[in-house]
Amino acid sequence: MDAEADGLPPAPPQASGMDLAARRRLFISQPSTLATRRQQAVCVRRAHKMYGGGKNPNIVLDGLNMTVPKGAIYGLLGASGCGKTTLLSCIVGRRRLNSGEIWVLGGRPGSRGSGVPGPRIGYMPQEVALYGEFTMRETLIYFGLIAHMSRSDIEDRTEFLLKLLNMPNGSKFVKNLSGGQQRRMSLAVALLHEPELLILDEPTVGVDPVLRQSIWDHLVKITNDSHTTVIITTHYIEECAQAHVIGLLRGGKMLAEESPHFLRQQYNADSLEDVFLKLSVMQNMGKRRRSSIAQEIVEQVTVPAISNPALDISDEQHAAEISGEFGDNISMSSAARDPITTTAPAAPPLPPADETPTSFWYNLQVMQKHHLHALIWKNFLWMMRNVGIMLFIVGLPVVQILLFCYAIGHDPTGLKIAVSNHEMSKEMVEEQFCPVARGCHQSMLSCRYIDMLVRNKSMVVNYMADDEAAYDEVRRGRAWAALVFQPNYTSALVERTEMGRYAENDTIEESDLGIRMDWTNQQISTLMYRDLQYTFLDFVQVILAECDVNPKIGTVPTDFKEPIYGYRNPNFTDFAAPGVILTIIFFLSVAITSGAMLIERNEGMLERCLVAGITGTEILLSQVVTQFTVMFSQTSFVLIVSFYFFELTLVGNVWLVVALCILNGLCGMCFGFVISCAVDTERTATYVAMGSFLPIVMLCGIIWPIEGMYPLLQSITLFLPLTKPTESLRSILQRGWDMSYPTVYYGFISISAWVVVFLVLTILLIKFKKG
Ligand SMILES: Nc1ncnc2c1ncn2[C@@H]1O[C@H](COP(=O)(O)OP(=O)(O)OP(=O)(O)O)[C@@H](O)[C@H]1O
Repeated sequence: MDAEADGLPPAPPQASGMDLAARRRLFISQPSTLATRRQQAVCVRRAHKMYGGGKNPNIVLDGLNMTVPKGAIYGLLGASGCGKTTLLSCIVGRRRLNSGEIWVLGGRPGSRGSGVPGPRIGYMPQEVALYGEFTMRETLIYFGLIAHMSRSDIEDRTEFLLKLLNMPNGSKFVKNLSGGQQRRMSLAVALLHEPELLILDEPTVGVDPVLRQSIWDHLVKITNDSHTTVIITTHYIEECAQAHVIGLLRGGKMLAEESPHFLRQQYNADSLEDVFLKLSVMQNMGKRRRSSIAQEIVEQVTVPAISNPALDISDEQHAAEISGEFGDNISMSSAARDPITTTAPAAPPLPPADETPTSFWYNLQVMQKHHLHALIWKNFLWMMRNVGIMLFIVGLPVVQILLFCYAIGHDPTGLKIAVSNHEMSKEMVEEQFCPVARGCHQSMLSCRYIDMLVRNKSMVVNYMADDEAAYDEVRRGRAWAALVFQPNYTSALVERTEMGRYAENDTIEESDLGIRMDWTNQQISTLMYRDLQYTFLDFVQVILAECDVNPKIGTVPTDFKEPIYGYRNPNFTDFAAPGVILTIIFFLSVAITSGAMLIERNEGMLERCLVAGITGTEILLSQVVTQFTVMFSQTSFVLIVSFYFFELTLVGNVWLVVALCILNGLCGMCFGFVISCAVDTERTATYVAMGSFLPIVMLCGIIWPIEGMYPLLQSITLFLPLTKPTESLRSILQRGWDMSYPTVYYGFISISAWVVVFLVLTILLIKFKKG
């Protein structure tokens, strides 16, 4: 026996084997429903939103429906933490629902051409979200420019709003305003451009009752006069009595969405607090089951009249939906005040919202001139207001390069040696006097050699009574080396030179200068070793020359001719300078940009600007423009100090040096953007910047040649941002190479690639980072 014959309803489509595509078509919203949704100022359907995931998700919105008719004041009420701010940020397009549908002013938030986020909305977030360093007027100018208002309009509105909100003189700095005044200032920003939809998150906190009333009067006036729609959240439930509609939000659902007057009547309550209490108790007891509620509503509910004529829609086709928690199947004409139950089957889950365009090129196309103008104006104003910080930022690299040039790479001087010279008499040792004979004299040659050490290498000599005393000086850390000359050192040395291969072994032994050193300090001991050797060669050559013998006899038989590149006596400063210059520019750029973006984010300004229609790409570009000027000044100062004042080696083209340094600064800026977008606090940003500093300095061949690194590191280091540019800069500075050399252009290619990588990462983070 079949179901119909049995008087049973027909089998559901699933049961009849309907294919998936056909079933899905059922879920597509019908045009008439869509049209009515789009007529509302805001329409939210089956909104689900949760934070976190896994086993313990925090479900904030749980199938919530909300309808805000155009021209109404909608009071959104709910306990702290119930999800009001989350709902508002989904409405303004700053957060996305996990599922469900939102229509704002006829479009989907964030979709092309919807104007949301954008100037159609005025948003006052819960936090103050204003720049403390700006005056009230400057704040309003900034947001007026973002909204593309003319200067005269901005001025007129500024006068009006300051008066309306009873604010002090507009030239006062925001940071000097009281907490309540700052919130009023924040409200003024939202009201400034007379948006179609005002979203105010607790605008009356900290405002005295008289002013609170005048704010409400103004809201009522703008909804009447210009059909502005207002959504307002507040903790003062009773002040919502003045709203046209209130929505009571609890447990992720709307408990009710009606006029305050109707709610009080319906629940036989003296106050809205009572209504909320009753509804909450009922929700807790689970009495309000969906079916019974629907029944109850169909029987009893009549939609209250909304005083605003804009809401008075008499035509069925334009009927406003006031849905409460009941979805689309219950729709009421506010004019007829009769409930109309649609005959459509229970609405299925809604299809996913339209994808919003997120590509880089889309963002570039939609960049607006007036946004960039406002942002760049604001960035420079911020710099002017923080002159101390800016001077510090620009001056810091100069100090750093000065420190480098003065502190690094110079040969140590005043190194102490202890000498036990058996050619000297006891008196000579006591008087610390070693007689030096000049010319072709072969007497007391030990004194002559030591004299050269003192004069040419600035060594400090201490003559000791015997060998052990000299060694003891080294053991006690009072000298770096102990030198021992045998009693007949001079004659043995002369004999060794003259006899050559026929010299006796004893003669050779006696002519040796015995040296014991403290080798613990690699730099000092290497330099001392070098100086003792080189000075000896010089000493022999001088004597040979004075005795009319070819000085070459006294040298090692190698002939170091004129260098192809560099100088005979290379110094560490020239080796380290390219890397150090690039590191200073890179990391200061990281610091300034990560700081600038984080200030913006942490003061809540970023959120506010994004809701005003500014895109992440515009913010990024404006920061690139402003921070570039800072970085350019830093780079210029560093180069001037290094090459003009300290005359570090610069053989190649100076413009190549400038170009590479600026590209490197740009790369640092972009890395700073990545950090500021990836982390949430300045402290974490500092850790990341510091954490990346040392590896880059150690691995990029700045302080030690890459050829000396562990083989695996050698391959890794090639992919780091400063490795190739350092090699490139070194070759330009010291070899004078140009762009025809691969070493040079690899540096440019590498740094440019990093700029692109960091920029793309930043844009992706701005676009997709949660929260
Ligand atoms: N970014 C976030 N990540 C994780 N959880 C969040 C986030 N933002 C909000 N929440 C959580 O979502 C819930 C709702 O927060 P929301 O700020 O929307 O509440 P609210 O009703 O505006 O509260 P209040 O009136 O105190 O401002 C809270 O439990 C909160 O802890």
